[in-house]
Amino acid sequence: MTDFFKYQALGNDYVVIDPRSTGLPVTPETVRLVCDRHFGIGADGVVHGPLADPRPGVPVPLALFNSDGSVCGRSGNGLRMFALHLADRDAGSWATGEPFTLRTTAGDSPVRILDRAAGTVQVGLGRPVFEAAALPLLNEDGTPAEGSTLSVPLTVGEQKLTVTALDNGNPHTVVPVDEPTPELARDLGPRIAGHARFPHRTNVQFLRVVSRGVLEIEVYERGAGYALASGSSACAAASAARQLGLCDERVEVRMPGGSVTVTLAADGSVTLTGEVRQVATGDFAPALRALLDRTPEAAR
Ligand SMILES: N[C@H](CCC[C@H](N)C(=O)O)C(=O)O
Repeated sequence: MTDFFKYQALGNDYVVIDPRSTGLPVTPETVRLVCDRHFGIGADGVVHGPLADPRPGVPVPLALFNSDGSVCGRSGNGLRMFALHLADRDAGSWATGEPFTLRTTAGDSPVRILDRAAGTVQVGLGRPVFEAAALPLLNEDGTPAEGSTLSVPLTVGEQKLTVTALDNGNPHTVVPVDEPTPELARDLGPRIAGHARFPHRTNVQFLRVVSRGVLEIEVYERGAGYALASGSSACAAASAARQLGLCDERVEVRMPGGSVTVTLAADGSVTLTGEVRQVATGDFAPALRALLDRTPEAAR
């Protein structure tokens, strides 16, 4: 039995908890402790799955959590790491390079392992929605906003920004800037992520358009904070740039942890391709396992 399998995608790291190999109760409390970089394993999030026996041709259900214990509908990196985990654990069709489907609360996502040795994995995140109701987004007076979110005036403290907001299975706010920096992401990111106009919070990307083929972003993730990389964020920034006429249908998105390729089809659907690697597998020490088993939900 193995308690956990840790993966990373350009430094965005997740712990996979597989019910086939551990009976750990996965709750917001156990997720927070597992993700704690001092008292736990340390990660940006947890992938819990497969939640049903994987069968070829049948979508494989899983659950995704941010390190703060919140549930998220989609994670471009988390889904790709889980795809590699299935291939690492089973010699099924996942390992053959044939496309297969993962299912989360945000819907189905097609995945494909393009190069097992290089860890190159692709995921489809569908068509992003640039509508206020999808985020959801509120007006300054707290009433529900309506209509396009391609260009949204947003006041953050003394700053008046114009942002692009969208949903691609999770909410994103793209902020065009001259120079994305970690300092900017750590300072302004949380103030946008928790802004009153986003009742479900939002992931935040600070975007510089280097060319029509290259974007550069810094990311502050809802529920996980500053991130070296983020799959759905890279797709959100590329989708926003495309809608604003600033990039081509295939872009390299550069993040501090490395680069991914985002393809934007004519129908609006978005595909992410990049490297995923396993970091470690292991068991929780008895003292940690005792703590995990004693968290309030687990104790119920
Ligand atoms: N923090 C995000 C989920 C993780 C997204 C990111 N890790 C990715 O690769 O897409 C949210 O709460 O919507």
